[in-house]
Parts: sequence; C-alpha cells; structure tokens
Amino acid sequence: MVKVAPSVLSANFAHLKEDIEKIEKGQADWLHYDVMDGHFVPNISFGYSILKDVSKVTNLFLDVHLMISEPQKYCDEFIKSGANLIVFHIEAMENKEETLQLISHIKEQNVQVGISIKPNTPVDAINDYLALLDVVLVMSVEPGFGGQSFKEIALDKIKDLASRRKDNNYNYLIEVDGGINETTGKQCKEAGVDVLVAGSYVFNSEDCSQRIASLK
Ligand SMILES: O=C(CO)[C@H](O)[C@H](O)COP(=O)(O)O
Ligand SMILES: [Fe+2]
Repeated sequence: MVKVAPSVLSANFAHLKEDIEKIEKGQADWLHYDVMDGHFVPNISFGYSILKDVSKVTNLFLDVHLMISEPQKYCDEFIKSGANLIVFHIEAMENKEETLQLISHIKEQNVQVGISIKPNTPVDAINDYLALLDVVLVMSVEPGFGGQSFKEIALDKIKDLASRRKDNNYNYLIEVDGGINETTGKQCKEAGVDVLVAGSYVFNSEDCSQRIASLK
C-alpha cells in the first residue's frame, strides 16, 4: 500500500499540535516538513527550531524536504532536531563531489537521505546517485507553494525511476510532492509511486482522516 505523508505546510500553525494529532489519528505514515528559505524558492516557511518542537509531540517519521540553498550548511541542525529523512534538491548543489559528500555525511548520522528534482529537471541529473539513496522525491509542482496543480511530467519520471530501480536492484522509495489528491494520487500509484505527499488536500478538509484514507 502507498504511504501518505501529509505536508504540515498546509496546517494551521496556530494549532499545529492539534493538526499533527489529527493526521496521526488518521493513520498518516510520515509527516512531510517543507523548509523554504526565500532564496532557493520564493517563499519562507519554517526552520529547525520548529522541527525540534514538532518532534516532541509526534512519533511520526519526519520527512524533511529542504528547499534551501547550501543544504550542506544546515542539514546537521535538522538532524539534531529530529529529522528521520533529509531530502535536498539536486538543483541546489554545485557539483558531484559536493553531492556525494552530503549523501555520505547524512548517512553517517544514521539518517535516511533523499534527493528531489524539480519539474524541469530530468531523472538523468541524479542517475549517478540512485544506488545510494533511500528516497527520490519527484516534484509535481514548482517548489515554493502549496495548493498548486499537479504537473503530468511527474508521471513519466515516476515510471522511469521505477524501471531503473527494477533493472539495477536499487532500493530507493519513490515519493511525489505537489497537487496530490484522489485522482492524481491514483495516477501516481499506477505509475509506481511509494509515497504520496499531500498538503492542501489533507488539511483543507474538516475530515483529515477521510482524505488520508482516500489516498491510501
Ligand atoms: O514541497 C511543497 C511545495 O513546494 C509541498 O510539499 C507541496 O506543495 C504540498 O502541497 P500541496 O499538496 O497543497 O500541493
Ligand atoms: Fe514538499
């Protein structure tokens, strides 16, 4: 069964704890935590001090999506604050050496590691790292904002990643993020996705549990 990772970007921060309790009760699998720096993306969300507080009120697996420049500068703070998985963007990296160093650095701390690709970035851009990754995060919207429409280009990338995994015995999970609802979630599942991130679809509803259940 597909895993569901509600994005707390769409939660109400004035009662974040209650919103997290709702998704826990609704059988969410992971909590997706979107970090935006106003530089890599044109929006600012929250940093590691809020993650630390979040980690104290939930046992959900903390999936940290770093939409920031120079992720190598900040990732240790997110790890110290409770991240179980750190996903950084390939577009934020200068070169292969820097990327390999960051992957090793995260793994050495017994934290899972993933790389994300924006809608216009091909899967080939991360081919050299696929054997090392726990997660590949396919963006199905331009990163920066919740509530956007799903871009179909993600479906081909999910299929491509599923076939590269099969052909090479890789172990990564394929995660998709942006514009996920009942319809697009089903399309992604059929393409071979393992984890659905959903922000507005889950939180812009009176009944988060029903939304999570419908995605599953
Ligand atoms: O990374 C993100 C945006 O950059 C969010 O995870 C994503 O947009 C979730 O929101 P929604 O499900 O409303 O599209
Ligand atoms: Fe995200």
